[in-house]
Amino acid sequence: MDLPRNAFKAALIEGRQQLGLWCTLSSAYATEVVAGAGFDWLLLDTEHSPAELTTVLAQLQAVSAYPVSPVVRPAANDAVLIKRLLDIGAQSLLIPYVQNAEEARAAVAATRYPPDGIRGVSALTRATRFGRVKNYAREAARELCLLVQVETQEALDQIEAIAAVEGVDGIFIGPGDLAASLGHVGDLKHTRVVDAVENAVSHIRAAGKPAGILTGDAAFAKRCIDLGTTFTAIGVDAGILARNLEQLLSAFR
Ligand SMILES: O=C(O)C(=O)C[C@H](O)[C@@H](O)CO
Repeated sequence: MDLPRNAFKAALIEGRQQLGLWCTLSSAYATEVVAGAGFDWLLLDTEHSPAELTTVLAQLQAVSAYPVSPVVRPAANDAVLIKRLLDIGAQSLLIPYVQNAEEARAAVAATRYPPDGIRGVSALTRATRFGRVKNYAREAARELCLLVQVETQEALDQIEAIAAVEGVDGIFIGPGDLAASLGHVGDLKHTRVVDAVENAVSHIRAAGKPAGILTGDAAFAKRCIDLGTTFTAIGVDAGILARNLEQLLSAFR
């Protein structure tokens, strides 16, 4: 069989807006519920969620029946975590806390087989469909999408250098950690935070890479899209569930 095509990567290359949902509920069943909602991509988070490798495997299997692209966030920029996620079939990864070009290069190397990188080889993984994908080792990189996350002032200062790293397919701004780095933890609406996010989107676009963001504020999401974000996550499953449950109950109490 042929290497599965990465529709999310193709959309980013073509500049087609991808609306996403952050998934932290860490359940294949919950992920299947949201997979049919019509989003373009789902972020399966393992950095700030209890999801383990087997959870992500079940989530990937659950979404495979739906026209939505999974993007998996490892808990850290770690070659072993990245290898294991690639082996279970993740083709798009969002690497948290990338501070400079060197760390971006390390992330890229973790996704490539030698001589281009350091990914360990196994021919019998879900990624290779258990040995059925023709020429997997030689072709895998073509359909991998590597997104790196900038979330500190130091990283913002390095956007051009990070964007220039070959193999980086997009740059995501983490507004929560960025706010903390700027001294405004929890205050995502602070003007310094909003300005920093907006400037970062413009810099990423000027550097020729797709830009991404997560915000549950619909007006700000639209503003980011206007500024040029191509992969825009507009909510978090746990937050949507919690707030809607509270709203439902408040109509009766
Ligand atoms: O810094 C951020 O913002 C992010 O990285 C996204 C958060 O981690 C996400 O978990 C918000 O719920």
